[in-house]
Amino acid sequence: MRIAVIGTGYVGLVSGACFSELHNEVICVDKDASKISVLSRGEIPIYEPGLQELVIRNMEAGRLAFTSDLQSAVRQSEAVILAVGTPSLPSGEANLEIIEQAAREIAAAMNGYKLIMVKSTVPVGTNHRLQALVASIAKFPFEIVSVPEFLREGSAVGDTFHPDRIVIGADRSEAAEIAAALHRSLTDRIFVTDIRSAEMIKYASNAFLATKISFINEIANICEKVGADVTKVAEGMGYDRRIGHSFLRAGIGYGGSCFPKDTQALIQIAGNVDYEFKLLKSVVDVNRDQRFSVVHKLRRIFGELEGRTIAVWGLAFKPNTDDVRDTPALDIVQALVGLGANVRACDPVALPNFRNGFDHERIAWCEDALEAADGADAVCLLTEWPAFADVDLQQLRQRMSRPVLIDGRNLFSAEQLEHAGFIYSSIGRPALNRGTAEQADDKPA
Ligand SMILES: NC(=O)C1=CN([C@@H]2O[C@H](COP(=O)(O)OP(=O)(O)OC[C@H]3O[C@@H](n4cnc5c(N)ncnc54)[C@H](O)[C@@H]3O)[C@@H](O)[C@H]2O)C=CC1
Ligand SMILES: O=C(O)[C@H]1O[C@H](OP(=O)(O)OP(=O)(O)OC[C@H]2O[C@@H](n3ccc(=O)[nH]c3=O)[C@H](O)[C@@H]2O)[C@H](O)[C@@H](O)[C@@H]1O
Repeated sequence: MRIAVIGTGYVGLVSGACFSELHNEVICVDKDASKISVLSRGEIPIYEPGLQELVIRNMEAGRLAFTSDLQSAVRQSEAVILAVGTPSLPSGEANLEIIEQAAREIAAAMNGYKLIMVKSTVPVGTNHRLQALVASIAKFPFEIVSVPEFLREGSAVGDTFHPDRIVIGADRSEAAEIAAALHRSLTDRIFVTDIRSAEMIKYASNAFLATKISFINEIANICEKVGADVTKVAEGMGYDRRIGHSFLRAGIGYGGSCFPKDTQALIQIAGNVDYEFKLLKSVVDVNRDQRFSVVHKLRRIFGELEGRTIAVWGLAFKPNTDDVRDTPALDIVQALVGLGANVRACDPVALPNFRNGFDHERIAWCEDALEAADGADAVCLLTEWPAFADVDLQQLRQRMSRPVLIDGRNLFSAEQLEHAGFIYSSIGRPALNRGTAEQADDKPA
């Protein structure tokens, strides 16, 4: 099939590469000409493991191309995948201007029947509104199906080739069948439903996963007070197949371009029909508070943070990505700077993106974990990059002023750190030695 993919963010780029690998002819379109010139050289503007090899292989095979000419891409294609952004408005509601504009451009470009597959995450009812919008412009028949995307950043390629399920929302079974045929070699689990239910499945899935995270974070906070270990609690819970192990890692909460945006949008979707989504509002509140747990732990040890030097390990919202959209690290670094601390920050790939969004004279940008730890009173680990787990603890201790490590992602074990002479605090796990200001000051490295 000949496919035009509109938008080369994570979803557009990974879908385009995947469908070309499945021997379709794909043209990816972006209105950002600089992105297109980077992509046309076989370079990838985002850090996503495995994506560059996939893109280059399919470009070389002549199945994948990039352009900023939407009209010609749509004209050459039978199907169009819409994968542009749907960011939040200040109210939390999804901003649909970008997708509506893209739909208008597709409608104006049409030269015959097109199947439009919408992968962007859109509020319930949006696909029907897009249908009316395209119909008001297009001179040719078309159909819109909702095909929500469930990939995760950092494992986007694997998730796309091995999806848990494909959801297709369609008004007509013939349109659903064309979309299903395109995905059939990826999985047998293709769930076809109506458009509104498909739109809701996407929001409900993200909201449910966010709920699991806030739930386990609250359990972690209670574990700290009652002397239980949340990693053991989550493991023990997860053996119940009705609960499962996934998304029960306690930490500093969720971030990224989707959970924060989509939970807010679902609260608004409910609010628009006079329903107060109380549970999800609490999930969001818990997540906001959880980000500051590492700051509270530092203050419990040091009291005031003014003049203290804090190393921050990890700026991306999760490992294996350079995405810093709504990363917990931003709130935490801003809080530390606001409290008068000097910050020494590092991240294996996300530092330039983070620094573009926030800089301050009291932040030193460092090459790696040990450089960030130089002369620090404490290390705060915010992203569980595997490289951080491999740091030599004796070298680390020697380079720090005080051997304090606050582990916001439970990457290390208390035994390991305390054996190496650290005052160690993690999320929801008992510390053998909680540490106080005096101990930290008495215990220079
Ligand atoms: N990032 C992720 O991991 C996932 C995102 N989603 C959803 O997918 C959608 C896209 O998200 P991302 O891939 O992160 O996108 P993004 O926001 O990073 O990129 C979208 C791209 O679309 C381009 N664009 C906008 N209007 C255009 C137009 N009229 N013509 C051509 N190009 C245009 C922009 O220049 C931009 O490069 C959102 O609705 C998001 O919620 C869903 C699942 C996973
Ligand atoms: O709609 C989207 O964009 C995507 O949002 C998430 O994917 P993503 O945000 O890329 O990454 P996740 O692995 O879900 O992690 C999200 C956040 O939750 C945090 N998290 C995750 C799992 C966990 O147990 N604990 C936890 O704190 C991560 O650190 C990260 O900050 C969903 O997992 C995808 O299915 C969905 O397609």
